[in-house]
Amino acid sequence: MAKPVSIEVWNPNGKYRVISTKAMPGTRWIRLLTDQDCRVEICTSKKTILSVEDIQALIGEKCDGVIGQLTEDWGEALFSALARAGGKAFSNMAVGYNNVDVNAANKYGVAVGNTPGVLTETTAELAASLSLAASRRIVEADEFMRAGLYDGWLPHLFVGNLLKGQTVGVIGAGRIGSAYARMMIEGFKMNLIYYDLYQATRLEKFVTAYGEFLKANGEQPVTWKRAGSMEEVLREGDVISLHPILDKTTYHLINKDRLSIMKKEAILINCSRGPVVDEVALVEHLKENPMFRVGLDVFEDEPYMKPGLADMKNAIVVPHIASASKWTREGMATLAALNVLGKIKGYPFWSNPNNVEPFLNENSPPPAACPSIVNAKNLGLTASKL
Ligand SMILES: NC(=O)c1ccc[n+]([C@@H]2O[C@H](COP(=O)([O-])OP(=O)(O)OC[C@H]3O[C@@H](n4cnc5c(N)ncnc54)[C@H](O)[C@@H]3O)[C@@H](O)[C@H]2O)c1
Ligand SMILES: O=C(O)[C@H](O)CO
Repeated sequence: MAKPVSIEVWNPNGKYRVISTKAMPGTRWIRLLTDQDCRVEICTSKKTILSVEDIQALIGEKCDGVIGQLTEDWGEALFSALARAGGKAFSNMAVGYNNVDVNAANKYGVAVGNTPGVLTETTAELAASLSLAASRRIVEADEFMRAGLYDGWLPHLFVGNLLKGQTVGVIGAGRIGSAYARMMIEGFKMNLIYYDLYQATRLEKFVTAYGEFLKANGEQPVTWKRAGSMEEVLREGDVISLHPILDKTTYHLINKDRLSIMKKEAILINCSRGPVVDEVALVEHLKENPMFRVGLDVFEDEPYMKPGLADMKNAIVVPHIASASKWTREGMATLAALNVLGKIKGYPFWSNPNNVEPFLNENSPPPAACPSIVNAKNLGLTASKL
């Protein structure tokens, strides 16, 4: 058994014991819990990634719910420990929940929450930033400047790609993929090709309407195409951004063969999950194709990078910060806390996790519902009528 983990306690006499495995931004989430008779314990350990044993120690003998992080391994061991301690709810402070074994949670009757919606625009903005940084070689140019190498304007200095009129490819056109597509289309007048298991009707309508607007104003209209296969996107896209969930259908979705059909000067962006890309194959491809560029927010073996990646000038790498805006991170903390609180209080689950705004309004009390419970149906929970 691991040593007891250090904690900070809010509302020590609260009836329900809720644990957060990390300090989270803002204070609203703490207030929402303490106002509803929760004792909140926040882990203050300096370890970035807590082990299963650390979290078992935090759960202890009695625990009503846990707010956890995407770096933690929520499987059989933790859900059985939480259920034994009387726990009813766990929420990831993330929209992605590939670190959670939902079947194990179902087995122990524990509700699993996530935080959709509040991070859509923030994450799409980072994908757009990486797209721009890669196309205009901003990181390389910044390093060059700081190294004192700039000795005057030159016609060939850091020549990159113009986005206007090129094709943006999106794989996984859900909330974030669609928001990213809109930014690139409206901002840079790119044409769209996308691949998803489902039709992105709202996105298609947006591009059609924007194309008509441009035409009416004497400009070249933008176009869209729903690809019949992922390969079609990879062949045609100039900038391709990955936004699917991580599951067995998307593991190593970008591999050696698929990289080989992409344009030699294409840009690949990944703000989804690291294992969606075979990073070893990517490093080889970057070495062999110096004009091919990538912007990566996520990595296959986080927090590590595969050997060679850090040396590649044609790669921009940032440490999983796509959702890192203040408003989003505070909102994620709020949604995660309300998922746990709602289940403890026996509230229904919110029937539209694509619209979580009512939970984020600081000036009014949140709806009496759990904002997003991914296994609500498996557990037979009731949907909110609000
Ligand atoms: N880097 C970050 O900080 C960050 C931030 C937020 C989300 N994410 C990741 O982004 C993912 C997407 O988030 P979202 O809110 O847009 O989710 P979403 O559910 O709205 O979108 C995911 C889309 O992927 C599609 N999809 C699933 N399997 C597919 C497949 N095999 N091929 C093609 N498309 C497929 C789905 O149909 C859906 O449209 C999350 O699951 C998370 O892993 C990362
Ligand atoms: O899935 C998520 O929410 C991200 O990776 C963290 O913001």
